[in-house]
Amino acid sequence: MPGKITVITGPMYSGKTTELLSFVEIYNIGRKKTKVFKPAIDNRYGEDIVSTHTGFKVKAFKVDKSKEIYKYIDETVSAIFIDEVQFFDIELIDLVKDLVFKGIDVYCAGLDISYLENPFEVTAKLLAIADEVIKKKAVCEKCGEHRATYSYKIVPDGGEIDIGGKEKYIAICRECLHKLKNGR
Ligand SMILES: Nc1ncnc2c1ncn2[C@@H]1O[C@H](COP(=O)(O)OP(=O)(O)O)[C@@H](O)[C@H]1O
Ligand SMILES: Cc1cn([C@H]2C[C@H](O)[C@@H](COP(=O)(O)O)O2)c(=O)[nH]c1=O
Ligand SMILES: [Zn+2]
Repeated sequence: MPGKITVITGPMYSGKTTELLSFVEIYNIGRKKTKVFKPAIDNRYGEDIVSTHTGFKVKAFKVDKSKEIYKYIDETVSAIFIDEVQFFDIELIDLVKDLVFKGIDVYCAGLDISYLENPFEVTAKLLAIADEVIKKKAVCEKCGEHRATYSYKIVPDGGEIDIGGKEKYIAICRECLHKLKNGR
């Protein structure tokens, strides 16, 4: 039987990694074999760890290229979990399709858009083929409402790909973003 593709998306701090790791726990409780992956570019929390902003951590395999994921997969693996998919190369799409066809459930978490409001291509393509999409919201750091769908950069531009956390980005709602952009 084929597996399923679940994509968890939204702005920074919306709980994407928390939700991803809660699915890992569900499989682990069921004694199903899981593997967690992250892109090598994300060096925030150490080499072989995926961590939430609250500090909950699990062991993960750090990969430079999507295809490296194959090295860690065998017929005993029930599900794989990939964090920060926006940083992967486009070949991740074919890999995900292939693994699902082989009966593995694939869970992906990642940003939908950059702070420049450009969609991240890999996330967009995964969303298009997903069986289930979970769109998360964060608390807007301007108005305090739980409706933030954007990540806003609060430091001078370090490029569209720029690893960081609260020192660089806040979560913001559409209305507050509009006000900020219009100097209000
Ligand atoms: N603006 C915010 N809105 C919601 N949660 C926030 C915010 N800032 C910090 N947090 C914390 O971040 C946690 C979510 O972290 P995480 O799952 O790593 O999010 P993501 O992977 O989407 O960046 C929340 O449980 C909360 O404790
Ligand atoms: C908006 C935005 C974010 N990034 C970086 C910053 C962080 O390292 C990750 C997102 O992490 P999270 O788990 O979703 O909090 O992405 C970036 O490089 N470019 C951006 O536009
Ligand atoms: Zn707001």
